[in-house]
Order: sequence, then C-alpha cells, then structure tokens
Amino acid sequence: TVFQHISELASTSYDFIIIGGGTAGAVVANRLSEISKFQVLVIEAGPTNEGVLNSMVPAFAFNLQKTIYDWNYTTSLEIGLNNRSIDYPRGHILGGCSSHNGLFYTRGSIDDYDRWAKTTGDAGWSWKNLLPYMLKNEKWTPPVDLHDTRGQFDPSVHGFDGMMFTSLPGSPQSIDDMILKVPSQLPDQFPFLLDMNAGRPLGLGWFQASIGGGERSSSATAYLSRTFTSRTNLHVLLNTKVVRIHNTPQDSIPTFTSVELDGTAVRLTAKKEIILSAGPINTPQILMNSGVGDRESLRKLGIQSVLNLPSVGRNLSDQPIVLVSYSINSNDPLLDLSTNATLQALTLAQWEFNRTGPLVDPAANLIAWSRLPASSSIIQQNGDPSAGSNTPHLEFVPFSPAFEPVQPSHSGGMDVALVTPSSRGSVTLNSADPSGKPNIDLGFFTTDFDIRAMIEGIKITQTFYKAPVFKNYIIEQMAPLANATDAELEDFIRNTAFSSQHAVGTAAMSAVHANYGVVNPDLRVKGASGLRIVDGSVMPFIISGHTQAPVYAIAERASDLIKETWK
Ligand SMILES: Cc1cc2nc3c(=O)[nH]c(=O)nc-3n(C[C@H](O)[C@H](O)[C@H](O)COP(=O)(O)OP(=O)(O)OC[C@H]3O[C@@H](n4cnc5c(N)ncnc54)[C@H](O)[C@@H]3O)c2cc1C
Repeated sequence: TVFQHISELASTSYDFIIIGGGTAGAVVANRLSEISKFQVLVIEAGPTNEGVLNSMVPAFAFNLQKTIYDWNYTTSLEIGLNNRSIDYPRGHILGGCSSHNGLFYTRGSIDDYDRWAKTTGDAGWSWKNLLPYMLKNEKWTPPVDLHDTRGQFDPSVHGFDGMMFTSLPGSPQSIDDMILKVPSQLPDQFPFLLDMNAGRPLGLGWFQASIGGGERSSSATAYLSRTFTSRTNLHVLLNTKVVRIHNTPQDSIPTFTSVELDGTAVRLTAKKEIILSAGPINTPQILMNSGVGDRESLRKLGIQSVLNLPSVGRNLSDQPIVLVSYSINSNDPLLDLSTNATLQALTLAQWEFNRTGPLVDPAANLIAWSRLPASSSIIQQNGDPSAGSNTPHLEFVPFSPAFEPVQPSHSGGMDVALVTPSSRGSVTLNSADPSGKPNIDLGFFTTDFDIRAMIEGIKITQTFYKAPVFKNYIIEQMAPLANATDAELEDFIRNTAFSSQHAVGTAAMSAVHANYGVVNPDLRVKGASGLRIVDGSVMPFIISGHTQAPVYAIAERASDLIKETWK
C-alpha cells in the first residue's frame, strides 16, 4: 500500500524500515516483502513517480532538475574548480536517482568488482559472484524501432527475466553512421566494442540504457509498481523525510531501533533492522545527525556521539566531465529540437501515440571508452588509480546535435568523463540542525593524475574528430580552442568541468577488522546492531562507469544477505 502522509499509517512498528525509496531502497523493499511474514515499510522523502512525464520520457531526463523532484543541492566552493560551486542534483522522487538520471546502463569492468572483493575480503563482491545479481536485475528488451540488433550486443552477458528493462537505442541519430566508421579509421584508439557490459569496456560500441518500450525503467517502475505495492506486508510512505535514527540507550553496543521524522513527534520502530538507503549524500547526513561519525567533528557542532566512525562522509568519489564543443555542418532535421516548439510538439505527440521517435533515447547512440597506456608519463609519474587492465580511464559521449546540451545550437561535441578519479571529497554537516543541507565537497581535480588525465581526454577527443569521416561535419573546435596549450586546457577544465552526479563511497565497506570504513562486507554498520546501509555509499571504490547498475547489484545481493540473517 502507498501512503501519502504519516497520519494514514495504521502501524508504527515494522520488522524492517527502509529509509529512502530510491534505486537501492526499492529493490530491498521488493525482495524483503517477498517473504509474507516480514512487515516492511519504505519511507521516501519525495513524491510518487507515477504520471511524471519528465521521468517517463527518456529525452526529458534533465528537465527534472531544479524541480520538486530534485534535492537541489549545490557543492561547496571547489578548490580544484577555481572556487566554483556547482549544481548537485539528486532524485527526490520514488525511485530516487533511477527516476531522474541520464539512463546510461553500464556495469564497469571485471577489475572494479574484483577490487571490491579484495579490499573487503569477501569474494561475494567479485564480478563473477555479482554477475548473477546483475542478471537478476535486468530484463533485456528489443529497442522500440525493432531494428536488427545482431552485432550490437552480446546476449550471453545479459539478463532476460529480471526486473528492470534495458535496451539498445530505439531511434537512429544523424551522426550514427559517421561514428560507426571511427573504429575502422582509428582502430588503435577506438576498436569496435561488441558489448560494454561484458566486463572489459574498452573501445566504441552501442549505448545501453535503462529503457523499455520507449519509456524509462526505474527502481520505482520495476520494483515498486502496483503489482508489488499491493502486497499487504509492504507499505510505502511518501513525502516524509527522516532526520535521525535512534538507538536503545542501555545497550552495550548501539542497537538502532527507531526512526525520527521531520515535522512530527511520531516515532517509527523496526523490530529487526533499519536499512539506510538514502543515497551517498543523505545516508552520511542521517548518520551524522544521529551521532554516528567522527566524534570530534560532531562534538564541535554540539552533536552527542553515539558511535565513533571517522570514515562516515569521507572517501566521496565522483567523476568529472568536460564538454568539448565544435561548430558543425549538419542537415539533421532535428537540429533545432531544443528551441523549436513545433518540432517539440510533434516529437512528443509521436512519443505519446506509440512510444517511438527521437524522444525514446537520451542523447547519444554510441559511446566510447579508453585506457591510458601503462607507458604514459601520467601513469608513470602518478601511479594508476584504475582497478586493472580491463578498466577504462576515460569515457567519451559524442552527443547528437539534436540533444546538444550547450548553446549556441548548431554545435556538436563530446562529453569527456574521467571515470577513474583519484581525487576524493566528502559530505559533512554545516550545523546540528538535522533538516539543513549537508556540505558537499567533490574534491574534483585535487590530484595531478586527475587534471593530467582530463587534459589527455581532450586531446583524445581532438584525435577522434580528426578521423576522416568527420571532414565535412566538423567546421571548427569552439571550446577549448584547438591550439590551446596544456596550461590553457587546465584552466578550461577547472573553469567548466561539471559532475556526472555519480557520488559514491561515503559509507564505504571494508574488511571486518579494518580500522577504517563504515560497514562490514555484509553491509552492517561497524560497531552497531540493527542497522545496515544499502546504497551507493557502500562502494569502496567507484566503478569505471555510470553507477546505477552496480547499485542495483549491491541491493539485490544485500537483500539475500538480509534474508539469510532472518531466515
Ligand atoms: C542527474 C543524475 C544523472 C545520473 N545519470 C546516471 C546515468 O545515466 N546512469 C547511471 O548509471 N547513473 C546515473 N546517475 C547516478 C545513479 O543514478 C546513482 O548513482 C544511483 O541511482 C544512486 O542510487 P542510491 O540508491 O544510492 O541513491 P538514490 O537513488 O538517490 O536513492 C536515495 C533515496 O532516498 C531518498 N531520501 C534521501 N534522504 C532521505 C530522507 N532523509 N528521508 C527519506 N528519504 C530520503 C531520496 O529521495 C531517494 O529517493 C545519475 C545521477 C543523477 C543525480
């Protein structure tokens, strides 16, 4: 059952209370409520996803930012970004960021997960052992234009019976044919990659997205649809913000049993576990509000320490992006889509009629990944922050000019993302006020590796567009200028970089006896009882890709770990 307000809840006591009905929280809610004797409550700060057009239409994904469906955060003044503060959107809606993200479905590399297993001492987090959970999450579907997809993906690494739809692009873009020629013209830098989700994402291949039947598939549409919320043992409470969790005072180790909400004195209690799934920004905030974090920092704010865990809020990893833009020569009929109201109405009418047309995809139909060679001076001098030789350092997204995010229109370009950053940031509190906004410091470009790797990423982009196929398409590089020096490129990066919105790692897992970290490999909070964390915050290292696929896999495995505890 779905409740809009706390006053509608018939009970204040559940077996499990899940804080945050986001990407991970929705999965855990669904899986735990498969067991009919478990009474499960999910508390979500945002409203329902149902009927939210901008969430449903893939090409409208970014319209949700700066609305009621967004937490509307901004970062602190970032030293590495020439003291700029940048927007930091987060989904404030059932499904969390999965209802509001850019829909890229990428798993990263085999090495990424094998490093998690090695760091935590738990082989369950390796690629091999997590793959069944990735497949359990995934329901591969044909693209809506029903084109022949042979040679565009590898069916052997995909799930066809899972929950969340994934698919290939469902509408051709004017630049596809040109981009497909790059592997034969630049075979060393960009070989053709059959499937970027097979564990070795190096090369150029077809984009895969969390889309099915021309619509976004999210944790809300997949795991909390009406089929599941009609279960009598699953309650979903919307529009309700959790501010703190509380332990029972007399315990020898803190045992967390109750949840405090914003704006009401009603306390909700969990008989078995509280599961914190508020995402990598809000999970550490709720922990610190509740006295779980670095004792000294909390004391300075006047918050009484309940559990001294200095790693809470630290180790934030996110991937910076820069846009390299070009003036282009294109006769794409959709070139004016972002400004032409008639074109917008026509494409929306087509989407509404039968879920086809240009709005069924986000922005690019082919994307590419690249690894700096071991011999590069950047790696020689700074070491390699990637997890291993199957792992890309950089991602390249050549935007369709119809979806070009920068003005003026009639420009084209490439988003270059550094997917293996070595910089780390943090989430801290500003005050003891539990309803305030946290301090987000991404720490972007605070290491030499990161700035030099991004400069290299811009140079690789220049090589990409020098492939003969673009001869009549590219007129001129607009920003940064084609002849910019390394110092000018560095300045360009620091002045214009933005975020992938992929923050993870702020309540990271570590080995059971490690003297750092926030959760054990079974995701239980170290030194506490009754409390688990299941969301992107537990990743010890960011994966070399977009972060929703690993969050889904974590949540699927976590659900089994929890069921195992209480069987
Ligand atoms: C704009 C944007 C674009 C992105 N694009 C992509 C992409 O294309 N591909 C990709 O793989 N990844 C993308 N990501 C990242 C990816 O979506 C996230 O890493 C992932 O979904 C995070 O899952 P989570 O469960 O950790 O947190 P979330 O999905 O954020 O879930 C947290 C939930 O908790 C709720 N919550 C928070 N605090 C409270 C509270 N105090 N009380 C009650 N509820 C609370 C939130 O409202 C939210 O619903 C993007 C993210 C953003 C923001």
